[in-house]
Amino acid sequence: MTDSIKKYEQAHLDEVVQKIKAAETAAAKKISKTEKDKADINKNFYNDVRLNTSTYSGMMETSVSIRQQQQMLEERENSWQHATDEYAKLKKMEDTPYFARLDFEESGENKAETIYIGLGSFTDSPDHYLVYDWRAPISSIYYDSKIGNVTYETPMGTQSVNVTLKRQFQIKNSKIKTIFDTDQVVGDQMLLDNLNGKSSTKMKSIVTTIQKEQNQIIRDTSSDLLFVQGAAGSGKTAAVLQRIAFLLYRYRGKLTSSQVILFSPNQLFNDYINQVLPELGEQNMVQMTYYQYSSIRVPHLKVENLSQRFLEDNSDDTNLRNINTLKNSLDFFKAETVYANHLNKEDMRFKNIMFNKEVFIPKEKIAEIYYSFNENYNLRNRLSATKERLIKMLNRRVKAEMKKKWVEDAVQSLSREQIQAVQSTHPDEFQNADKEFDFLAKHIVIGAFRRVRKQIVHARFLSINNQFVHFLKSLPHILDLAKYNLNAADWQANIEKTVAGIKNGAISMSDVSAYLYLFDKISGKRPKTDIRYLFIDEVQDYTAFQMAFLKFTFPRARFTLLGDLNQAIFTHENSHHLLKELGTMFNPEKTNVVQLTKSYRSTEQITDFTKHILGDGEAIEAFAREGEKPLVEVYNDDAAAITHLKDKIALDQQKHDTTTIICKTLAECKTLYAELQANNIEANLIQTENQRLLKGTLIIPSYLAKGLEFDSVIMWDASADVYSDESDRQLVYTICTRAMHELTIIAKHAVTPILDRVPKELYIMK
Ligand SMILES: Nc1ncnc2c1ncn2[C@@H]1O[C@H](COP(=O)(O)OP(=O)(O)OP(=O)(O)O)[C@@H](O)[C@H]1O
Repeated sequence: MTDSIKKYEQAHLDEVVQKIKAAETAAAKKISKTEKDKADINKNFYNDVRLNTSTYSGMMETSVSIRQQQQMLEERENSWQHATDEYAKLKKMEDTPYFARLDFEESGENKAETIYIGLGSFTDSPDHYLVYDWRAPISSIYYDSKIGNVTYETPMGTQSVNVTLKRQFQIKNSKIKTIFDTDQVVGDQMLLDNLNGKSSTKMKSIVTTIQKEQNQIIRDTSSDLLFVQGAAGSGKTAAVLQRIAFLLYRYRGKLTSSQVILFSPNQLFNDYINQVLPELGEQNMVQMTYYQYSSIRVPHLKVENLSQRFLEDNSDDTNLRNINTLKNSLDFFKAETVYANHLNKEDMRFKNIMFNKEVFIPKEKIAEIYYSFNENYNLRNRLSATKERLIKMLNRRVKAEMKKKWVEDAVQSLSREQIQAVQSTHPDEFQNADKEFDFLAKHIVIGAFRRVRKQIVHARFLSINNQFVHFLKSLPHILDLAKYNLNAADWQANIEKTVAGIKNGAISMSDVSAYLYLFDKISGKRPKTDIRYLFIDEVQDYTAFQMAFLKFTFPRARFTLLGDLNQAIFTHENSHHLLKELGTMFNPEKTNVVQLTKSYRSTEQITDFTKHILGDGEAIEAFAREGEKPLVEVYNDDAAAITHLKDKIALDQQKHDTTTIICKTLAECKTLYAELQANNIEANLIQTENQRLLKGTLIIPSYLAKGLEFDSVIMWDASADVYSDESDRQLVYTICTRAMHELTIIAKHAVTPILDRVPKELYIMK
């Protein structure tokens, strides 16, 4: 890049920064002015308000005048907020106002235009843009196209332009560090610079180097289902966060962050990504794990956590695996829907409504009422009609109850103050003592019936536990168990296990969705129609049942699902059916399946190694970033393995790399942690997803490392007897693909046969 260009661009940058600073000064003035106005209004409140409460019109006037003062305060408050936000935005911009420049001519016009692109837009007068937001329609050229004639989409339709220059900048503290002119889509040099950086406990924004295929995901506005299948490290998570920011910008005024929900694989991951969006200037959306979502909804039951689920899914019990395959399937969801619909005719389970430890309305009576409505009723209005009838029954019972002995006793024991308080609610004098007694008795009965009323209003007479068990028992009549290699006895045994669990206040992950779905169906819970966009990261670990349930719960949401079918550590091979099953849930014309094959996280050497762990046919392309070949080390005794581990950690520390040791299970992590402590090696053990990712050496179980990345990864105890089975292949792949710069695999006696597929020249064996 010639000096004159650099000089020219720095002068332009200086000019923009100057204008940003001028805007900052204006915003700061506005902030102090509105602050002063607010203080004045508060100070003069009682001087300015005309207080007159002696006449009706005086009171009206007073209230109007108070309202006016309040409105003035609110207006100042809004302007203050606006100016403060503006000021914060400008402050952020001042450091790095933009990262790219585009020169182009609009078709048919001979006028050359130059625009600069940054994290947000900046104008010095209305419609005079000094910087365009990266999400503006015109900015997509920067991500999508090379030099020459290109088209881009706008809300008004397709536009064409002739691009004559694409320039990228690296700017820090308002100074240009580097400039690249590129005829490429997004120059590799800038990407390489970004990827060479060290890992951090927080994910970074990729705005400046979004790749063309990622941009298509980010800017998709037409699909109901956008399914992104992407290799490990291909930027699925990074792209989806940019997509959220894009959608909030594109539909600003119509879409707010509270209408967006992101399901993430675990809470550690939530913590990892929570700085990406604020960095983009967006408020965070609702973000949770499926476990959190289901746990909140069944506070009386403890839902199986990640660690328990991992152990169960990886157990050798084929019967249990078959049961889970069935419970996780779309067939099971459909069977439950059939079952729920049939409850419109019969088999609804009820509990007695109790009062003072006695049956007040027997369950048989409730059933009679419930089924007295004609067949046009659905479960929701059948339930509300039943509630209405029960409330009427309750009201009719007040008179009869007033005659009971306990009521007489209660009236007798009322204190003088209590009697006076009740009487004061009666407008006239009582005609006689009987009338007075009736009034007090009625008051007492209605008070006591409040508990019954609550049981009715909250539908506590439904018996979700019994109903769920009844559904499980009915299943063999709805669905052919043999299709899942199960027989009636297997199924019965599993029902008993579920019942025992619920009695102990626990429920498995595979049962909880079915339990909630049935509950929602029978209680007629309204779906959540306010959520417009739903995102799921690591969707390969979701079951078809969960997906169908989410679709039922969020019927108006557009779904963006990201995953890697090769990293299914819970659903294993079944994950490959997920896409097929999803295909039946969404309109195929509004479904877009995008594949990302280029992996950005790891060095070329690591990506070449990891892709061979999978089948040969996997189309995974490495990004050309050089590093060492992965190391595979096999030791015959534990002490030697630990000594080597110690050396490796020390070496990484010298290079300022963070080392993360990934073991298969939590139990193995704990054993290793104890051994490291005994050898005076400092490390942080991540045991649960509620912890934070700390700097320094980490030890983490495989299922919690999902979605994360680290400078140097050590796969600990990759021995043949720990990863013995074909079913561990996806897990090994997931672990190894967490490494950005270095990968070391340590085994005892013999390394897992899962690595047999990897050509010897792709790693160093020690
Ligand atoms: N366009 C890009 N520019 C800069 N960095 C990128 C880009 N795309 C991806 N990356 C980086 O590559 C790494 C992997 O990205 P990300 O975690 O989004 O991948 P993923 O597909 O979700 O991976 P996994 O499925 O393994 O969890 C991150 O460090 C991300 O910042």
